[in-house]
Amino acid sequence: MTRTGTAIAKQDYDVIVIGSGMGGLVTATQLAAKGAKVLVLEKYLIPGGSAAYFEREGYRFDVGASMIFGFGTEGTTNLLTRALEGVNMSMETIPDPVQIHYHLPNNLELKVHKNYGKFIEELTAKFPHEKIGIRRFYDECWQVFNCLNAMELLSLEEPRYLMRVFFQHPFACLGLVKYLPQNAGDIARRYISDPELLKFIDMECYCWSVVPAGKTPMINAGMVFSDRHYGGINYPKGGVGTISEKLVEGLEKFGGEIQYKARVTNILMEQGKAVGVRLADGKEYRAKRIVSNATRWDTFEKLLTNNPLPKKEEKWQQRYEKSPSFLSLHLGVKSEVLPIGTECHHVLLEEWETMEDEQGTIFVSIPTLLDPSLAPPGHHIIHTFTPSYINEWEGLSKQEYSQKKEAAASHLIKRLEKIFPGLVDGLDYQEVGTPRTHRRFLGRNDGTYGPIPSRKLPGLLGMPFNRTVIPGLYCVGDSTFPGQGLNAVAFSGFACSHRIAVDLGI
Ligand SMILES: NC(=O)c1ccc[n+]([C@@H]2O[C@H](COP(=O)([O-])OP(=O)(O)OC[C@H]3O[C@@H](n4cnc5c(N)ncnc54)[C@H](O)[C@@H]3O)[C@@H](O)[C@H]2O)c1
Ligand SMILES: CC(C)=CCC/C(C)=C/C=C/C(C)=C/C=C/C(C)=C/C=C/C=C(C)/C=C/C=C(C)/C=C/C=C(\C)CCC=C(C)C
Repeated sequence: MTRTGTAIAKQDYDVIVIGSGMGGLVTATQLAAKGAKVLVLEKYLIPGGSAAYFEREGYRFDVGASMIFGFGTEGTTNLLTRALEGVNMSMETIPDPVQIHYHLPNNLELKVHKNYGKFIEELTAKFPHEKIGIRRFYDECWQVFNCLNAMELLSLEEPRYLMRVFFQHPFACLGLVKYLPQNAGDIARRYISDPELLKFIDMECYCWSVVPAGKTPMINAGMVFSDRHYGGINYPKGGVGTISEKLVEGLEKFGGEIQYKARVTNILMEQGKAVGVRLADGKEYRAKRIVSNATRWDTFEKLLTNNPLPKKEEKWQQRYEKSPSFLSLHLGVKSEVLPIGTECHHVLLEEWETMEDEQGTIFVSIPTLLDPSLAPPGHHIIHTFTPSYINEWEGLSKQEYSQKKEAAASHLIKRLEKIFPGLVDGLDYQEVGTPRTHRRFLGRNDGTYGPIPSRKLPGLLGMPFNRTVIPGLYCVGDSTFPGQGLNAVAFSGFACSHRIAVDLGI
C-alpha cells in the first residue's frame, strides 16, 4: 500500500506514456522497438486522440482533419510511414491529387495541385504581376524542405546526434539554423507586395497553423508547402484512426502494453523527480521515465497539482496561448449533393477581414471521395469545421447549449450551400461537436487545437523540446517542437523516444 492507501500495481516499466495521440504512440512504438518496457495509458476507449474515429449509422467519421502529410515513400520527412515501419507495420494509402480547393473573397477560386508546376501556374494566372515573387517565395520554402528531407530527424536535445548530422550535412544544418528564427510572412513580404496575394499567403498558413503567415514558423511552412507536392497528401484506407490502430498492433508485437479507460489524474513525484502516475481508479504505476502526451497546460496545471508552475512553463505560457477549438459538423449526405469533380478538401471564406474570427474560416474534408468504404453506398461524409472558442459555449443551460449548437450548425450548412447547393435537402445524418466536446473527449484544455504564439515570436525558437524542468518527465505532442499536425507530432515522438533511449542507455 502507498502513503495514500491505494494499491500499487506490481508492474514496473521503463517508460509510461500518458495518452495515445499520435505523439504518444510514436514515442511508445519507437521505444518498444528499441527493447524498452513501455506502458501507454489512454483515458478513452480507443487510441489516436484527435487522430481517432467514431462510427454512427454506417458512417466512419475521422475525429480531426482528414488531410494527412507524412505518408510519402521517399526522403526522411515521411514520418508516418517511418513510424509504422519502426514496428514492422505498413498501410495502404490513397493519394489525393489536390491538397485544397480554396473558395476565397473576390471570387478567388484556386486549387493546390500535387503537381507543383501546375499549382504555381494556376496561382500566377490569378496574380500575373507577381510571377517572380510567387516563384521565389515558394522556391524558398523548398530550400527549407530540402534541408530537412536530407537528414535523419531525431532529437535536437542530443548533442552527439547534432554533431553527427552536422558533419554529414553541414550545409543543410546551416540552412535550418538560418530558418529556425524566421516566420513565413516576413519571407513572403520580401518577394511579394500585392495585398491580396499576401492575404492568400496568410490563408495558406492559417488553415493549418491557425495564425497568419507573420506568426507561422518558416520551418513549418517549408514542410507543409513543399511536402504536399513531394510526398503528397495521402489518405489512409479505412480512415485516419487506422494509423493509430496499426501503431498499437505494432506496439503490442514488440511487447509494449496499452490500457484504455485509464485516466491519469496525477504524476507522482519523489524528491523532485517524476516516478510514476496515479489513475482515476486509484491504481498507481511506476516507471523510470514518464512521458505526457497531454497538452502542457493539462500536464503542468492538472497532473502536477501539488507542484507550483515551473518558471520555464510560466514563461512558455506568456509566449504561447491556447488556439481556438473548433465547431465541427460530421455530416452524412446523399451523393447527389457533390457536384462532379468535387475535391476532398476545401477552405471557404467570404471576407478577408473575418479570416481569424470566431466561426470565420470554414474547413471541409470529404474523405469518402478517396475511400468510399467509410459511408453507406450512395452517400458521402462531409466533415466541416470552423474555429470556435470555449467561452462561446460555457455558462449555458442544457437546453440553451443544444439550441446554440443547432443554430450554429444550420448557419454553417447555409454558408456551405455556396459550394454545395442542395446540401440541406441532401442531409442524411448530422452530429455537432463544440469546444466542449473536444475538451471532454480529447482531454485538451479548453478543447484547444494547440499552442499559438501570443505575439510575434522568432520562428520556432520558443518551442520547447521534449525534456521538461522536472527530472524524469518529458512532454510530447503539439505543445512541443515543432507544433501542430500529425507529421509534426510524429517528429516530436521520434525526438522524444531518441532522447529517452539515450537517457536510459538503451
Ligand atoms: N490532418 C492532420 O494533420 C491531423 C488530423 C488529426 C490530428 N492532427 C493533429 O494531431 C495533433 C495532436 O496530437 P497529439 O499527439 O499532440 O495529441 P492528441 O490530443 O491527439 O492525443 C492526446 C491523447 O492523450 C489522451 N489523454 C489526455 N489526457 C490524458 C490523461 N490524463 N490520462 C490518459 N490519457 C489522456 C487523450 O485522450 C488523447 O488520446 C494535433 O496537432 C492535431 O492537429 C492532425
Ligand atoms: C548542428 C547544427 C549546427 C544545427 C542543427 C539544426 C537542425 C538539425 C535543425 C533541425 C530542425 C528540424 C529537424 C526540424 C523539424 C521540423 C519538422 C519535422 C516540422 C514538421 C512540420 C509539420 C507540420 C507543421 C505539419 C502540419 C500539418 C497540419 C497542421 C495539417 C493540418 C491540417 C488541417 C487542420 C486541415 C485543414 C484543412 C482543410 C480540411 C481544408
